[in-house]
Amino acid sequence: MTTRSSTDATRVIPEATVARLPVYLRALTALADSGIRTCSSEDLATAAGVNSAKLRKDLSYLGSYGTRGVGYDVDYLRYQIAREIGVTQDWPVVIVGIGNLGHALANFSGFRSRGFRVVALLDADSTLIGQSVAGVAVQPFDELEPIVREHGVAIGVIATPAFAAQDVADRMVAVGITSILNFAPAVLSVPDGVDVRKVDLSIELQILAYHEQRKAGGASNAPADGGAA
Ligand SMILES: NC(=O)c1ccc[n+]([C@@H]2O[C@H](COP(=O)([O-])OP(=O)(O)OC[C@H]3O[C@@H](n4cnc5c(N)ncnc54)[C@H](O)[C@@H]3O)[C@@H](O)[C@H]2O)c1
Repeated sequence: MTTRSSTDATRVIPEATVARLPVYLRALTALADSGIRTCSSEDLATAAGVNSAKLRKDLSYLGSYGTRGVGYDVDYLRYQIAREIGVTQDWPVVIVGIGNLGHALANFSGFRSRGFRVVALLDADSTLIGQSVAGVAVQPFDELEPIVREHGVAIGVIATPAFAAQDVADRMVAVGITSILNFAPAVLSVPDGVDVRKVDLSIELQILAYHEQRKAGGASNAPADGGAA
């Protein structure tokens, strides 16, 4: 799958590269914070935890090749990547479902520092309405439409129980949200043109558990189907 670049509609960047750009951005920010002005592709690859050939290929999609013998200008590359991802602009975001996870997300300072401004916290539970979380008052979910219109919200976060997630997604799409970050353990169905990213920490843990089991020489080393790959 590919993603169309935001800065040049004719240029297409592979989805896997798009997924690594925020990692490069974070690594470059750490380098800049420690006063480093230029870096080699090897330095940046190490900081980002990828191999340097992959990094050079990824950056070539941005038209960024570095300077032979000097490497990459850290600030300029940060700017290029931030522009490509779209985080040089401010993105208003709404969070729906202000329970345990919604509270944690609302309190996460990393959104704002990366250009994501939480403009509204919405919940269906009337007992939560008016409560302040991270300085933002929880509002009724029914207010979604005017909030999206007022702030030009394109990105919505779902932190409701699984049973409510599809309905929340449908309402988001109906009012014009075109990107959804879904934390609920539910597979969402959305129309073409709407992007959904799913975050599931328990799946990540299960993948680690699988590798732990293999390290320990557990059952997954001996396929139950008689050895077929
Ligand atoms: N992806 C992850 O890694 C991860 C981690 C933790 C929890 N979760 C998931 O996140 C979700 C929230 O977990 P939690 O512990 O915060 O739950 P919670 O019960 O504390 O909070 C859920 C909130 O959603 C609200 N809600 C329910 N239906 C709604 C609707 N139709 N519209 C608007 N709001 C609605 C509830 O009133 C409640 O405040 C769950 O689906 C859980 O499985 C995912």
